[in-house]
Amino acid sequence: MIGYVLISNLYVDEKLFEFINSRVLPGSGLTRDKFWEEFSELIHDFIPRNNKLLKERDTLHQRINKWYKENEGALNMDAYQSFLKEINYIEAEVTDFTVNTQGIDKEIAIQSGPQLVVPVDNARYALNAANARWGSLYDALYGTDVISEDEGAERSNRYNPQRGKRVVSYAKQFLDDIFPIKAHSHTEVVNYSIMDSNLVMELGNGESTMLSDKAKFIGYRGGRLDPEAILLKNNHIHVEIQIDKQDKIGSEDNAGIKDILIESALTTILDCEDSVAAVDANDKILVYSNLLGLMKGDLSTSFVKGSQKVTRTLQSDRQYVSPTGNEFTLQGRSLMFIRNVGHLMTTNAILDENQQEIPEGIMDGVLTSLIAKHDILRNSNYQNSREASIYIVKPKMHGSKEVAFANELFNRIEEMIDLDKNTLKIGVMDEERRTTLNLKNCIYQVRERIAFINTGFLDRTGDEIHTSMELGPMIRKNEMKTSNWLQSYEKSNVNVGLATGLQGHAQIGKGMWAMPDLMKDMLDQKGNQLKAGANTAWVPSPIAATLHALHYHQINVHQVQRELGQQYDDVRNEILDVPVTKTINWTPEEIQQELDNNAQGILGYVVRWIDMGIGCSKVPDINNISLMEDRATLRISSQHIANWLYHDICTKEQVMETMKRMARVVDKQNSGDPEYKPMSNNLDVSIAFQAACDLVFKGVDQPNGYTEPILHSRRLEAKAKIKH
Ligand SMILES: CC(=O)SCCNC(=O)CCNC(=O)[C@H](O)C(C)(C)COP(=O)(O)OP(=O)(O)OC[C@H]1O[C@@H](n2cnc3c(N)ncnc32)[C@H](O)[C@@H]1OP(=O)(O)O
Ligand SMILES: O=CC(=O)O
Ligand SMILES: [Mg+2]
Repeated sequence: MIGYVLISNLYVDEKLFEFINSRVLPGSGLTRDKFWEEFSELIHDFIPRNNKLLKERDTLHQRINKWYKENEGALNMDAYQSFLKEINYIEAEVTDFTVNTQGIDKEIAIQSGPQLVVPVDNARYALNAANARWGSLYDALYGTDVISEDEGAERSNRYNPQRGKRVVSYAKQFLDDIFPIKAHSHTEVVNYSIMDSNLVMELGNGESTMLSDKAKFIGYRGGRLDPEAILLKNNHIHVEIQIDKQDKIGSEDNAGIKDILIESALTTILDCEDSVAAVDANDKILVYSNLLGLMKGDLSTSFVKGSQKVTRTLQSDRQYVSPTGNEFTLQGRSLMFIRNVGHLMTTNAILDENQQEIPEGIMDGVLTSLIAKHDILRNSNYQNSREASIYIVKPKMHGSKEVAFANELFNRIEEMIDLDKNTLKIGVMDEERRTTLNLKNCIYQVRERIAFINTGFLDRTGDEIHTSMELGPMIRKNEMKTSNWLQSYEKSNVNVGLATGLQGHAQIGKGMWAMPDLMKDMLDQKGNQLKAGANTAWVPSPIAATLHALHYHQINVHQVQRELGQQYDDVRNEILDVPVTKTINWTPEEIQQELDNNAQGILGYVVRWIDMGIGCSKVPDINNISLMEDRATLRISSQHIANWLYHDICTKEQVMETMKRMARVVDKQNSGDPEYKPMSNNLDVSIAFQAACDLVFKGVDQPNGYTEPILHSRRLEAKAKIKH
């Protein structure tokens, strides 16, 4: 096989082989021969089981399709549930238990805060994400729509003092709300200093005062009489007031405050899955080498921003002195998790002895664990897990057998690469219907290593549509967000998480804010995820992390979880309330609008995936609101059109006309990008356009409605075309 090395019954891409031998294995405590031999054994042992689980997904889907066909009309819930139990789609529930994960970092066990997700194939973004533990509140407010632009407060290229004033007033109101001064305001403070272990604030009227809750002052940097930083703590998370009377902003402020730093992304998910486009060994090497750089602490990237060359590396920890004079540090970086791919896809980076691709999830499991072992061995100047744990998020698992499979894979990886048992922690995405319905059983399978559950409501919506494709036409995409099944799924996830004792052991997480430019709306709405019991929730950018962190100061999640823990509602019937429309009464305009919106999103995302290899993009919808699109949102849009086509809500011709018209719209949106290749004047040869059409017209037949089989094969085709 040209381009492959034959070793221990495996054909390994020669560049991947070289990368692992020369960059990953040295310093890992493993020898080359033993590694390849045992990796091969592991792969061969796990492939048949992986395949069997995938087959079971298909069998269940066929049986559900058949049942829907035989039971037309309104769903009889009792009959439906009995059937789902009979085929073991709804599993017999395990008896009550609580999880016992040990060696969990405090960002998970004690603190609550935002979780940032980042495509790890982009080193500039990945480093930025790792460093997003601390973010400037002034920058986050100034640069976003949280501060309105009326009355001369517009965002412009030059600093707008009017806008700056609003930023400062917003930020000081936050200080007053969370760190109040009795009967006074931080706006009145002209000097902060430390006296007798207390933070003393001198006011403009000459009086001196202290925080209402003195214990919230926990440290400083600089002199006691002229500190450069004041460290405050609330709900286990931190805020740093930065003082510099010479600074451009500080010199304008009564107390010399130049910024307020917010402890922001407590955790970050380095994503190897739905936000990256990794289809071959070269792509996987980029993913793995960025991960390695983050785990060994030597990742660095240079780029030009504005007119300046910037070199980005990992941030150091932050130094402080306690009120009583003891030095201490706080973690300067986000605690990093790694999201592996799921059980579905195979990779051509490694082939078995029959030259068949091996499951990508198995390769990810072994190689990302091996890479993260460098952190456990402290081969980095920057420690990630102080508890010597490796956090792996496992997406798109269906039901408890698939979770048990992941658990056994993790056991075997630990043995193989010499890690203590349960070093590998698992984050279980609750994003497939079979996992939602059997979440307790799923958690049971990983009760010694679970570090999070998370409602990936985007994938979950795609699965909802695909699973019940036969039943009828789905409600409109935007209505899904408020539908019964989705609300109940969110509720049930928290119920089960609390009942199985995740508090103090694992996060109960909620999903992504997918409108990266609408930060005011995020501030207004995303606190509701905490009120619903989550102690972390996903954000798309560092700025969103800083703003979302404010919610964790306003809402005491521990208390919310304690209160919710007393209640347990059985919402299974509601979860099974499939979102098919009760009556078809959409106007032709509404149908066209739905198609336009979905088609625009699909094409806007897919064209960058296929032609440029970009796995996560900001794409405008038909109302010109930029949306974060990744493979999960693509799964929804493509399954939605496929469902409407299947049920004759629209015709094939209408969808094709829509796709062609939207291709022109997307081309226009990208016309400023010199790298962009227009689709509309080349529809017959545009691989991106073909991929988008396949996703829709072949959507009914895609396994669980997933987009990766078509995306991968079309991207490989596009890459081959570029090469020749
Ligand atoms: C359903 C699911 O699975 S959700 C999980 C998958 N989704 C994700 O991971 C979303 C991650 N987010 C992103 O990829 C990006 O934010 C996008 C694609 C949505 C928008 O990207 P852009 O259009 O480039 O954003 P924008 O121009 O507003 O901001 C760019 C700046 O923000 C930073 N940034 C944006 N997103 C991130 C991020 N997730 N992590 C770190 N930095 C980020 C960039 O580094 C850049 O700053 P720099 O110039 O200092 O390097
Ligand atoms: O992975 C997240 C999702 O919503 O899907
Ligand atoms: Mg997902």
